[in-house]
Amino acid sequence: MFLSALDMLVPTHQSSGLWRHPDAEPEQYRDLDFWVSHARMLDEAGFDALFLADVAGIYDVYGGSGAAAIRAGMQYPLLDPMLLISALAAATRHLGFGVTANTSYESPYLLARRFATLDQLTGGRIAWNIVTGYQPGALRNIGAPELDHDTRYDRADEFAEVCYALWEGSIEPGALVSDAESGVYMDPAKVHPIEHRGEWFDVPGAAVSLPGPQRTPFLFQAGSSPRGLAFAARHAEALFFSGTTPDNVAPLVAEARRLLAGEGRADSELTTITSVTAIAAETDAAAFERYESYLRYVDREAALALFAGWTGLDLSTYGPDDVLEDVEIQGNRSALQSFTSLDPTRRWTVGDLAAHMTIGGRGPVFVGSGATIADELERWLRESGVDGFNVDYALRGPDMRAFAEHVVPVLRARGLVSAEDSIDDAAPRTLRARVAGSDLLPATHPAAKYRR
Ligand SMILES: Cc1cc2nc3c(=O)[nH]c(=O)nc-3n(C[C@H](O)[C@H](O)[C@H](O)COP(=O)(O)O)c2cc1C
Repeated sequence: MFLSALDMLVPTHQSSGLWRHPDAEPEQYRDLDFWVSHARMLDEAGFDALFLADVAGIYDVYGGSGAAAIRAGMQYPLLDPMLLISALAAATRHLGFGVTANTSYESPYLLARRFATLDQLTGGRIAWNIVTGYQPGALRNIGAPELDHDTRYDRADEFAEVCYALWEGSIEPGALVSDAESGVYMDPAKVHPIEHRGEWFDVPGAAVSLPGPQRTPFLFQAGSSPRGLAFAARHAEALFFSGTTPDNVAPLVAEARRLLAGEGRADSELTTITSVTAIAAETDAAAFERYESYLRYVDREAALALFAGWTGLDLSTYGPDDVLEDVEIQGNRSALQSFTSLDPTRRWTVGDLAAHMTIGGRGPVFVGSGATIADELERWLRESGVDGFNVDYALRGPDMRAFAEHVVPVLRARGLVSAEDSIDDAAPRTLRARVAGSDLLPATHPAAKYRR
């Protein structure tokens, strides 16, 4: 099964108020030594990837200002994850790195260059988490157009095509000659302008950076609105969900697989993953004791500020007994549907939402020994149909180390995490080879048509 660690370069990721816990180290998000040792720990434990989320704005919807989020360190302040990767790649051998980059804020030409550089420097262990953004404030700061939800995905489709042309078709694999005798380093006949003219982008020239071993980085995506799933079915190789129960996620998995087939892509070309938060310890009792200690520090207002920022709904104007409705929003539709249309058996109030969100955000929280948590993970695999998990934490260092120490060995003993991944001297592979068995995208992926 696929195992990634979900994180963000922030004092508080999804467990609000926990930075005040005595075992929290709220400054570690800006400490390079911490990240290096953390990445080594994940690598040695056998995680497939570290998934770094990113946004470009403050969560400023709650109460019409960013005050609640800023006060609580709720995904603020936030450092740029892309700048962390080279250091982590140098310290690890097998771990992949999923980095979020937003098609509404970036230039496809420059972003393609940065990912080509990272694919080179990581030996093909980089993934791009493609997002379209849900924060109008971020768009305004960048001077990017404020488009509606589905149009952002239309623009993202073209953004991705430009990147594919640059990675797959602009510099032919045989272009690097490096022949001292003839004096030819690169063969100019094998470097091609992409001559892209589109609705959103005009990119006439050739790529400036040599693509890495994967050419197109491994592709993550995590939007599960109908338009988000259509985008994923076309582009994604790993699709990330978040839902409160397996029943909540199962229809999304089934719909993604149906759309994938409609795109002419094989089932094996997509790995589906859902978010979980795990609080593990030697015994169930010890884990529950830690969980109880976490509950003393949670901050419901900060959790609501996060959800308000995701969806655009100002939850400060709601009472705790108000029921969440499936209204049309321009923000993060997956987040709202988890607590409305995907959970028809339950009517979530704002108070319920706040209680659920304070630890781990949208997904479930598993508390217990390695065996207890492994049982829950196995149940989710069976009932939701996902292929793996994105593991989140309440306290970054302690919970992720506890997962590696208590849960991974049980998963390995049950044959769910491959033993080979933990062997330090196994030959390094690209992330795509590790997950899908090949360095390059298959011929059925839309990027393949640019290949020469
Ligand atoms: C595990 C996970 C990680 C995500 N990370 C980010 C992120 O880093 N930045 C971002 O803007 N959106 C992130 N999202 C949100 C989605 O990618 C997507 O933008 C959101 O679900 C809205 O899309 P939708 O309306 O199509 O569902 C994440 C979602 C999930 C489930």
